[in-house]
Amino acid sequence: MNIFFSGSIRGGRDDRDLYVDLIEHLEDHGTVLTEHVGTENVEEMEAEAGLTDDEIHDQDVEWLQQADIVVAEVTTPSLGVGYELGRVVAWEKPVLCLYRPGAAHELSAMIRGNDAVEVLEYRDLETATSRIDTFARKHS
Ligand SMILES: O=c1[nH]c(=O)n([C@H]2C[C@H](O)[C@@H](COP(=O)(O)O)O2)cc1CO
Repeated sequence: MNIFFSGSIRGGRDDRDLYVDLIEHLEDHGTVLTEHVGTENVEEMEAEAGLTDDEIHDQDVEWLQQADIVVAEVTTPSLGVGYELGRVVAWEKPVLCLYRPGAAHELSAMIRGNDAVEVLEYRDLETATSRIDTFARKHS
């Protein structure tokens, strides 16, 4: 199963360590196409590889098209994550969004109010990984 993990990059990297834990867990269920979302200095690495914003966008959309499921950590708001979610919802792919209540930003109504998106509000990693297991099994 191909899994697209979505998390903030230019929106802010405060949750990067958590992304690493979630990606590691998702790897038990299939191939994570976007491991780089957890990589420290991801933007420097992309720049060193000579990737332009156009190439980053096109590669990302290609991975989204290949994905069987999408899991997004949405606590740190990100334009890119919102864009990715809008596109996959239009393609009717299964989407799980993970949000930690009490964060600096309230979750957008465009996510919480979207019937095509499963939203888990969670406080600890165990709760998130357990829901990922249920979600991945349901769509495998
Ligand atoms: O360098 C990048 N590489 C990349 O893969 N992305 C994708 C993956 C993430 O799920 C999402 C993050 O968007 P943003 O950078 O607007 O926070 O966009 C985004 C960027 C930078 O915008």
